[in-house]
Amino acid sequence: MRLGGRLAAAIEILDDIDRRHRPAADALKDWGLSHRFAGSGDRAAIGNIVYDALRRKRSAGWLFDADSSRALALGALMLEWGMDAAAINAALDGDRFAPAELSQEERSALSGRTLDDAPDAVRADCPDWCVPLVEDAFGADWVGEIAALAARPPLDLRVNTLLSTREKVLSELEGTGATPSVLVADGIRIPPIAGDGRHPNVQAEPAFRKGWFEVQDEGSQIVADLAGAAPGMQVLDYCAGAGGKTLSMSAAMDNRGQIFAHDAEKQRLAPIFDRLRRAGSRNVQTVAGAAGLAPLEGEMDLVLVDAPCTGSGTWRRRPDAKWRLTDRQLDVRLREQASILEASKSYVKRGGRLVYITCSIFPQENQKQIENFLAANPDFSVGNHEELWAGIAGGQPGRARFSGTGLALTPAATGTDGFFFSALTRS
Ligand SMILES: C[S@@+](CC[C@H](N)C(=O)[O-])C[C@H]1O[C@@H](n2cnc3c(N)ncnc32)[C@H](O)[C@@H]1O
Repeated sequence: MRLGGRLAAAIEILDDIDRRHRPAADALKDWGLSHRFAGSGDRAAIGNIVYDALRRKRSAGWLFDADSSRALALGALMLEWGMDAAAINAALDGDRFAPAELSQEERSALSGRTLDDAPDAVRADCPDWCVPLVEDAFGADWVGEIAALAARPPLDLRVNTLLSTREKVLSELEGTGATPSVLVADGIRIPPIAGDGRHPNVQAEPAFRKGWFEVQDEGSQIVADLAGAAPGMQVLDYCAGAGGKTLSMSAAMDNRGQIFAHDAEKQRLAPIFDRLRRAGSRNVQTVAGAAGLAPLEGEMDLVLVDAPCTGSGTWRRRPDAKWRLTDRQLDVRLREQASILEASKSYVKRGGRLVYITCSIFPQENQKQIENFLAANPDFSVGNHEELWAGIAGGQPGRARFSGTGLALTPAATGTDGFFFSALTRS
């Protein structure tokens, strides 16, 4: 397919996402199933246009003074692919599968507008209702911080030190652009792709099948490291889900001690069994329901709460979620988080740690949850996050944003997804 056909497909998929309020990944998958002739390069390029259009939705809409799928897809080419109107029209010319070339009307809209004149929320590609929340989070830096959440993300890997080393994995991935991560000792980064490129399919690599590495955002690796799981500890991963943090901690514990992986929704744990086997993790057992948890009461050195959240820190990877999120959903998450913190605290032994993590940038889900928890639980106190940070990333470029109750990672500050981390000690 030429660019025109890819652009037409991207517009069709954006229409589908908009009309049916469905996740981008589902719409792309369905399109692929009904267009089997499209090769993997075409699918990757179409996916890039769709995701770029969703990341830069407000900027593209501003440039074209329209919010149609066509405007968003064309805007993506201009904002992220470095094409101007003339280059787009030249690429569409003579392609019978292409959408219409840019009209005179579209060209005059473009010539009269630049992003420099756009309102802050447009330049940041931020939903209006989130502006007060992100102003609260980042103060005067909010536009830059939220704009960084609209950029293409890198592909991050975590080397599984139970089975391999960073040097060995880097050598297996030679030619993919993989380099050592800056902020974590066992991380590898493949930079963001440009234009119609695509990241290598690392999960097809023999090294992946041998369990030498996992795909995990560097921010997620950092917060798992900061949790401080160490060999011999008793650890409860209270919201273990598919086990991303469980696997990190199992490697940090060198398979010694015990991790109890729990999730309120048992089926969420399903992928963990294969992942543990592949990774050679032998110190993890899953626990379900109150009966499984009861013996752990007051016994844990570390309870990790990787809480369900709005996911606003992952908007680079899931830009469609940004536009679907509502203040009602935020309220539901806030209630869940408060009740999970309350429910999980009793498993922490005296002197043990309760670690609270979200992949959200909103203070309500982060600092404010911890402030409320501390006010109601005077037997818990906040750890020294500057010291924890120095222990894993001291002296490295890219600095976390510290608050009285924890630290935050963001694309602008640390080059990672957005995360909040807070460690509390039980006296
Ligand atoms: C952010 S995800 C966990 C991601 C996982 N820790 C990882 O690193 O791959 C949050 C998880 O919390 C679970 N959850 C939601 N409510 C819960 C509750 N009341 N108690 C325990 N887990 C809960 C969800 O099912 C979901 O799997």
